[in-house]
Amino acid sequence: MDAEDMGCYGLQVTKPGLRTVFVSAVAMVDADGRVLMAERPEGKSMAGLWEFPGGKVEAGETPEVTLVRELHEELGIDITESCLAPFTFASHSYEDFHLFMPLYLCRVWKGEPHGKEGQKLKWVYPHKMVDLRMPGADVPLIAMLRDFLG
Ligand SMILES: Nc1nc2c([nH]c(=O)n2[C@H]2C[C@H](O)[C@@H](COP(=O)(O)OP(=O)(O)OP(=O)(O)O)O2)c(=O)[nH]1
Repeated sequence: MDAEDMGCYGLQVTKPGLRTVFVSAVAMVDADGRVLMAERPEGKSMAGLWEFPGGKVEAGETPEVTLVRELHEELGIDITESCLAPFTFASHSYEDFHLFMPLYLCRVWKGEPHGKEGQKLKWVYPHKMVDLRMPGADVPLIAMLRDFLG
């Protein structure tokens, strides 16, 4: 079977030379099956869009280490690497970079998440996520969360 048989019509979606940015993100799931979403603050790219907590993977970090650091810095909570279950990933071309973003699931953490950098937070049922404005990369992840969490 070739690519065309599989519904891939040779469309070039990735611009040559686009740099790939490696970001690690997490769907934190509460006891009701809701997922924690954070609003990107004013002054940042994609301000006002709702995203999964996380951030860029820095040199020398694994994506799990990035999340332990980011959740502490951004939300004031502590997680352990062993509570991060790999779930899916986004691979998406924006105008000026390509995003590669593993998404983990986490159900256990210590502390009460709060927006330490002033960002708004909300707990959202996966079937309600379509009502949120989210970055383009995140849109395909919604259906996967809905299938998995209901
Ligand atoms: N944390 C997170 N970032 C996401 C998601 N979806 C998505 O496209 N991104 C993008 C937005 C940013 O370009 C990048 C994450 O960068 P960051 O949060 O560490 O840093 P930043 O806002 O300062 O990034 P930037 O202004 O330099 O773009 O990934 C998501 O669900 N969660």
